[in-house]
Amino acid sequence: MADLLKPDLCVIGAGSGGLSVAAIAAAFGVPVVLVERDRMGGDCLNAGCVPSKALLAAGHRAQAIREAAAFGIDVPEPVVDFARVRAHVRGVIASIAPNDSAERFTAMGVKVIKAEARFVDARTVEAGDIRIQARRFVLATGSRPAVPPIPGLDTVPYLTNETVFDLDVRPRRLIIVGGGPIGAELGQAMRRLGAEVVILEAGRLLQRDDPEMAAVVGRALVSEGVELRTGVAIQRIGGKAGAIEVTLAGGPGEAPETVEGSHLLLATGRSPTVEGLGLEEAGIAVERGAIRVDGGLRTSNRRVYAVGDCAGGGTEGLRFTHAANYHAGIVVRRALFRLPASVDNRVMPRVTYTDPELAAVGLTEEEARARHGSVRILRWPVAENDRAQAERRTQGHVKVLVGRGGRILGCSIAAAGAGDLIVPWMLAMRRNGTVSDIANLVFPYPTLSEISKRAAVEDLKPASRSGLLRGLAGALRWLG
Ligand SMILES: Cc1cc2nc3c(=O)[nH]c(=O)nc-3n(C[C@H](O)[C@H](O)[C@H](O)COP(=O)(O)OP(=O)(O)OC[C@H]3O[C@@H](n4cnc5c(N)ncnc54)[C@H](O)[C@@H]3O)c2cc1C
Ligand SMILES: NC(=O)c1ccc[n+]([C@@H]2O[C@H](COP(=O)([O-])OP(=O)(O)OC[C@H]3O[C@@H](n4cnc5c(N)ncnc54)[C@H](O)[C@@H]3O)[C@@H](O)[C@H]2O)c1
Repeated sequence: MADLLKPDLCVIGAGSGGLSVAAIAAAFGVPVVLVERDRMGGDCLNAGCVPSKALLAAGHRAQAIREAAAFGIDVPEPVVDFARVRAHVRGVIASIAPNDSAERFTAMGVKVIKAEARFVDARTVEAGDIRIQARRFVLATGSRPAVPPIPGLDTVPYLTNETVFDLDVRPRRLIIVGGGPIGAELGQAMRRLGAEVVILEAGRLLQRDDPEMAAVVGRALVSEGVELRTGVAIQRIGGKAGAIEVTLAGGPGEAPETVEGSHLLLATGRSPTVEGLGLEEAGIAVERGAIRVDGGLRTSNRRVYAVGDCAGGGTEGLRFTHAANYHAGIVVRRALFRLPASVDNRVMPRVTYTDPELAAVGLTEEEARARHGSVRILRWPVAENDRAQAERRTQGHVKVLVGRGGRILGCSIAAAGAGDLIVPWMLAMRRNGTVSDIANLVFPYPTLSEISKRAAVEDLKPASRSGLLRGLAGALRWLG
């Protein structure tokens, strides 16, 4: 006979979203059961954000050594020991893992069950030999790599984010299919660590971003030797381990072309994890491959919510750890405190951690023009910033989209540390602020953050050319 648990809350999946829900609920003394079938911490800790940023950090270090001569420091080309790079990546995961561990959550009062969970009916989940009938359930089952139907793909070994961080030998030549955030970040990391890298992208690099801003990252990748092939059509994949061949369709009247590589990495998007969960038995609808949710993240079963990568409802394209954490707060407010809370993605930041980083919040130029008609655009180049010159990190610019009354509609920054530089713009937008809110702030000198102020001050330039104001200044000068 299976054990029966009757907690207030049962969370399925211990990744970013599930852990946040469980931690917040437990902090309020709510009885919580958390079910995880694999590793605590989910994708972000084990095969996503953390290892990718650790690998990028190793690549950035190698690149900094290569660029040292410009500072008057001569060093030979760095020697990369890939097994030790992997050990560094594992070490970073290991140092963060205790925060997400079953021990820590058990100490918080959460009952952690290691098993695969599935609904057996609308109000019961089975996890191993335990049955759970909770007042509310939260699905936080994440996503997995989407595998495109390319002929021949099933005949060759390929890497995904789930396996690429386990490599202990540097790929000689890495073919990456997909030029989204994963392709761009891992492409740059691998190139900086000494691999030849070719990115094959059907559309353009970082398609979800403003093309003008994505182009800054594209130029940086190309300047470092990444072969960036956009607008390609992959016909088939063949060859064998160590000698992969990707055949690209030629243009009109052109013969197909073969791209050769030692390794193949798929970075072609993510599919929400919805299989094997007994969703049908529980009356939980799936829409466009994700769990259908309303604005408050409730599924078609009123006892069940969905957060993070597995949730649909317009959250596609915003599959981030910080989005999953944000969802967690909404679900706790709704499910436990019955407060009205709903998802508002207007100020959800999007950051790609290449060098330069690309950060954005709000609308892109295309979206702003479609919604608001006339839009003012403010730009400021990083190269005009004193600190950037001192550090020799002058790539990129700020682009701000301004609507009526100076309202900030969107901001995008391509620069070193752009993910941090975007925060004041987020705060201003969250408060329905205007560009003057940024222009009137005193920024510390010399910091890169001043590029935001300089972009915002551009909005005041028309006033400095106004005949009336110039006349007034002249008259006051005359008065002594
Ligand atoms: C290479 C890469 C780099 C990334 N970098 C960033 C970044 O820099 N910044 C950022 O914000 N985001 C980044 N992301 C995205 C981020 O990792 C995800 O958005 C985030 O992990 C989503 O959290 P989640 O809780 O929805 O899912 P996950 O973290 O995937 O957790 C889901 C968990 O549910 C478990 N599970 C699934 N089904 C069941 C079941 N039936 N029973 C029990 N357990 C189950 C899984 O085992 C898993 O542990 C990156 C992703 C990748 C792949
Ligand atoms: N810094 C971050 O926050 C970060 C980093 C990595 C991943 N992520 C998350 O993970 C998600 C997945 O990242 P991703 O880069 O895999 O997905 P993505 O959907 O952003 O990009 C996938 C790319 O692959 C291309 N593609 C698909 N099939 C192809 C084919 N057959 N041939 C050539 N190109 C093809 C698409 O055109 C697209 O540009 C992101 O959307 C994001 O939510 C976030």
